[in-house]
Order: sequence, then C-alpha cells, then structure tokens
Amino acid sequence: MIRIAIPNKGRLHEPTLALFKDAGLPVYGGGHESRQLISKTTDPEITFIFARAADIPLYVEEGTADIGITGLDLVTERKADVECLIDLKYGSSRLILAIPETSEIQKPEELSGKRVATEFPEITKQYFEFNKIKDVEVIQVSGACEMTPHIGVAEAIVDITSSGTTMMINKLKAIDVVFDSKVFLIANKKSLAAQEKIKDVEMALESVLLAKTKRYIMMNVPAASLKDVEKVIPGMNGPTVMEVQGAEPMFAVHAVVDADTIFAIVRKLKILGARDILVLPVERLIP
Ligand SMILES: Nc1ncnc2c1ncn2[C@@H]1O[C@H](COP(=O)(O)OP(=O)(O)OP(=O)(O)O)[C@@H](O)[C@H]1O
Ligand SMILES: O=P(O)(O)OC[C@H]1O[C@H](OP(=O)(O)OP(=O)(O)O)[C@H](O)[C@@H]1O
Ligand SMILES: [Mg+2]
Repeated sequence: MIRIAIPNKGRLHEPTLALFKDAGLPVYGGGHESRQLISKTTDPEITFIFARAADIPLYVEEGTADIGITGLDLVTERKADVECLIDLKYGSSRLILAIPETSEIQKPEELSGKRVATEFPEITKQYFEFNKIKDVEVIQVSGACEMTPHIGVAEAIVDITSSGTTMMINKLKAIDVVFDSKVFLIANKKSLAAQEKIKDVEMALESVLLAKTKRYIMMNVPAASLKDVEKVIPGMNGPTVMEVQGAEPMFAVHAVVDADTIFAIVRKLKILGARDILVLPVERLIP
C-alpha cells in the first residue's frame, strides 16, 4: 500500500490530475472543491492524499506520504531530505531577485544593509550567503510579495515568476536568478527502498512523459518508393512494413517518431510518394 501526496489546489493541481489520468491512475474525486482529503484510484494498493504543494516535501520526508508531487523550490525551502525521481516537465518557474524599475540599485551586491521580502526566506538567505553579500535583512511574507518594495517594506524581493506578467505589471525588474525550479516526483527514502509499487508508478508516469515527445505515423507507400521512405522514418526499431492487398504494389508503413520531427518528415514523405499519411498521438510508451 502506498500513499501519493498531490497538490489539492494551486497551479500544480490540474496538471497533476491530468498526468495521473494519462498514466492510467485516475484520481477518483477529491480536490479542494469537494473538500475531500483522500482519494482512490484503479489500483487498490494506491491512495492519493491532497495537500498544499508547500507541505508535500515535509509529508514525504516524514513518510506520511511515500511519494509526492511538488516544486523543487518548495523542497529546497523546507530543506526536505527526499529523493527526487522524475522531472515532470510542467510547473517550471524561477525565483528572481527583483527591484523597482525606478530603483538606483543595479547589482545584487548593493543590497548589503538593505531589506529583501520573500515567501522563500531559506533559499534567499542561502543565495546571499553563497554570493557573500552580507547584512541583508530577509523579511518573510506569505503572498503578494511584488507590492512590498512599493509600500516601503523592502528594497527588493525574491519571488516566483513564470510568464513574467506580475513583475511587469508591478514595475519590477529582475537583477538575478536565485533558483530554477522544476516540478518533480519525490519519494521518501525508506519507502523507495521498501515499496516496489513506487517503481510501477514511476514507470507509468515516465511512459506518459516519453509518449508526449513521440507521434505514431502511418501511411501507404508505393513499392517503388519504399526504400526512400524507410530512410526518412527510421522509427524506434525500424518502421513496420506490411504489404497491402490492392491493385498496385503498395505497402503500409507504421513508425513511432520524435514529435518535433513530424513537420519536416511529413513533407519529405509526401514528396517521396507516400499517401494517406496519418499522424496520431501516443498515450504511453514503455521502451
Ligand atoms: N507562476 C507561478 N506562480 C506560483 N507558483 C508557480 C508558478 N509556476 C510554477 N509554480 C510552482 O508551483 C508551486 C507552488 O504551488 P502552489 O499551489 O503554492 O501555487 P499557487 O498557484 O501560487 O497557490 P496559491 O494560489 O495558494 O498561491 C511551486 O513549486 C512553484 O514553483
Ligand atoms: O510570472 P507570472 O506568471 O505572473 O506568475 C508569478 C506570480 O504568481 C504567483 O503569485 P500567486 O498568483 O500565486 O499569488 P500569491 O503571491 O498570493 O501566491 C507568484 O507569487 C507571482 O506573484
Ligand atoms: Mg502563490
């Protein structure tokens, strides 16, 4: 039996539910709207528990949850001793050191003796220590951080940015990147060694992530073009080629190819004589 901690709301909630659905482990009910705290899935040995993204590092470190999904910024801020298993490729963000556009400060070193407001005091202190910038007063706030330099609370902030819109609207400019954050599947160290089921979940999630980078391509190819077409689509172990029973000598060619090559490949195939080309998404791919 394993417990998986997933964000109950916020930016990571929806993409996490979508990922588990695609992996064949749909979360039945739950989420902040239903106020449900625990949820089941297709596998009776797996339970989901809903928690704030910021608390998940702690729950996984303590073993309340065996595995969980959250951002590396929150793992680092909580100094959680957990295993980071898979980069899930959504919810990336950066912690930025920023000052008002009108500020006279130009470089991080000039913040010595000044105040910096943040939701991430630990990472912020580590940053100034690492860069040997002394006497910076770190002020912890729990949201709306961008406002603090404009109301005299601090001279600078360290805050999350992804699209950059909030920084722009609040007339702030970045002077350094403090932390590059990605969303990870994290695991309790003891659970990882003891629970085989974690490997199954890891494989299921990895298969979804890999599938997103691939496309399944199918086409009919006249016999005379087959050799040339095979060169264009190598596939994972070479394309699958099947003879088509028809009036003219024809083959059906199927292959799994990298998604970012599709645009170029389709055009080449058409020029080489391929017909009836179909491109399909791949749901899961287990190499
Ligand atoms: N634009 C963003 N703003 C905030 N967090 C983001 C953003 N993009 C990615 N994240 C990541 O999401 C995690 C924060 O999740 P959380 O649920 O606290 O977000 P939230 O949407 O800001 O929630 P809340 O509405 O309670 O502030 C962090 O790991 C953070 O790096
Ligand atoms: O670069 P952007 O795409 O604009 O996103 C960044 C903003 O989003 C987050 O705030 P949130 O909406 O979570 O409010 P909060 O500060 O109250 O947590 C974060 O603290 C920034 O303010
Ligand atoms: Mg927030």
